[in-house]
Amino acid sequence: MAPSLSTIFSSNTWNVKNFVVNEGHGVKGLADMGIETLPKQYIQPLEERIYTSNVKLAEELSIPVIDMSNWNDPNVANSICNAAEKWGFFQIVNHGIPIQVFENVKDATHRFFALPAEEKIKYSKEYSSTNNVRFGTSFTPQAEQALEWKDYLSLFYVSDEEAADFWPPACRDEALQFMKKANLVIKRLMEALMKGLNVKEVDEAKESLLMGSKRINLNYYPKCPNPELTVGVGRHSDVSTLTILLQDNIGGLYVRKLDNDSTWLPVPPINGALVINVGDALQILSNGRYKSIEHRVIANGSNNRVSVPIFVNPKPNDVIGPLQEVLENGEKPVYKQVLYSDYVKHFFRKAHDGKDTVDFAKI
Ligand SMILES: COc1cc(/C=C/C(=O)SCCNC(=O)CCNC(=O)[C@H](O)C(C)(C)COP(=O)(O)OP(=O)(O)OC[C@H]2O[C@@H](n3cnc4c(N)ncnc43)[C@H](O)[C@@H]2OP(=O)(O)O)ccc1O
Ligand SMILES: O=C(O)CCC(=O)C(=O)O
Ligand SMILES: [Fe+2]
Repeated sequence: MAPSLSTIFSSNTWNVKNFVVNEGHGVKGLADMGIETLPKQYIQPLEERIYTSNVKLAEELSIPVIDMSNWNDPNVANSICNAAEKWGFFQIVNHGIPIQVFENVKDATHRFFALPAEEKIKYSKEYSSTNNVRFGTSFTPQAEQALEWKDYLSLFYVSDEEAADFWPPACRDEALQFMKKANLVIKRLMEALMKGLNVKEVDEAKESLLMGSKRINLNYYPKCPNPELTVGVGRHSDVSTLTILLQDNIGGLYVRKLDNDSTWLPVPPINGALVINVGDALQILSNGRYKSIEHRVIANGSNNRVSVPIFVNPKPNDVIGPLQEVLENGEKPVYKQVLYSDYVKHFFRKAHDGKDTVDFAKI
């Protein structure tokens, strides 16, 4: 049970990190207690906050929005490749996934995080009966100087049977439904992106390399006291090939502008849209042609926010490096061959540190 505010503030020994991380209350537990001041463990160094003098927020600009209704029109594929090269991020509309699927998975996210701590902690790294289901908070609390204002549930898809046995009933069906409905969109996006790399056919082997494993995260960002002092998610790029992100209507995701290091663009919520971004694995496979761009999420002082990314990945045992088709024209490889699970482990063992993860694969 959460201690009362008066108990906490009269005690010098209360350990915030223990309450949030080890006891499974998460930041939602802190927010639910009605704290009015951000605990010091969440105060980010000035350079990591978005409201500082070295960051320009270009609220008037944004990433491309691509209409997928005329899928067979070559202009659609061109727009996708162009966005992946020049922005690394874009939104898609008229993609064919019913809006009810989005509403269901957002509701399910709220339902899971509304569970008491003693229920949610059953899915934490310490107590979960499988490595494929993980409830957690922040990103890597054991490695971070300052924590991030976010709780998450991460679900690695193995099979429907495995999901039925291990995924939390509060959100299992809705998360699976979103993943399944997204599959066709993911395939279409990959086909377009591969054409742009001179890969004529996405055969079984390519399909497995590009989308052989999938992970869905349910992210919960509670309303935060002093949001300007912390972050929801710190600067990072995803380690996926592609990420398909559903966000609610609150906003707060910012993306670094490719040609201007200090400028960050908002990703405004569009009803029914999905946000698509290139991850490090696709940057490596495309030898740097498609860009995995740094992004971050601000904390919000007025509202709770949820988002649901599907990370599309190679299989853990795949070796990734620049595709042969990309190097056929004599282009020099920029990245070496790396075991994908080594790459992901490297990402998960340190705090968010912007684009530095991809240096792991640089020649
Ligand atoms: C959470 O906040 C986030 C998350 C993200 C995620 C962005 C992505 O792009 S996720 C896509 C990741 N790719 C895959 O899942 C691909 C396939 N999976 C694998 O290769 C492996 O399953 C593995 C992820 C490497 C885990 O391998 P395993 O052999 O089981 O190794 P472990 O010892 O269990 O884990 C290694 C290390 O990573 C930590 N970790 C593992 N999974 C997660 C997870 N889902 N969330 C957080 N951390 C995870 C684990 O704790 C281990 O660390 P230790 O210090 O304990 O050794 C983007 C932004 C965010 O804010
Ligand atoms: O919540 C968001 O909008 C983005 C989250 C994100 O970047 C991630 O989970 O990798
Ligand atoms: Fe991300």
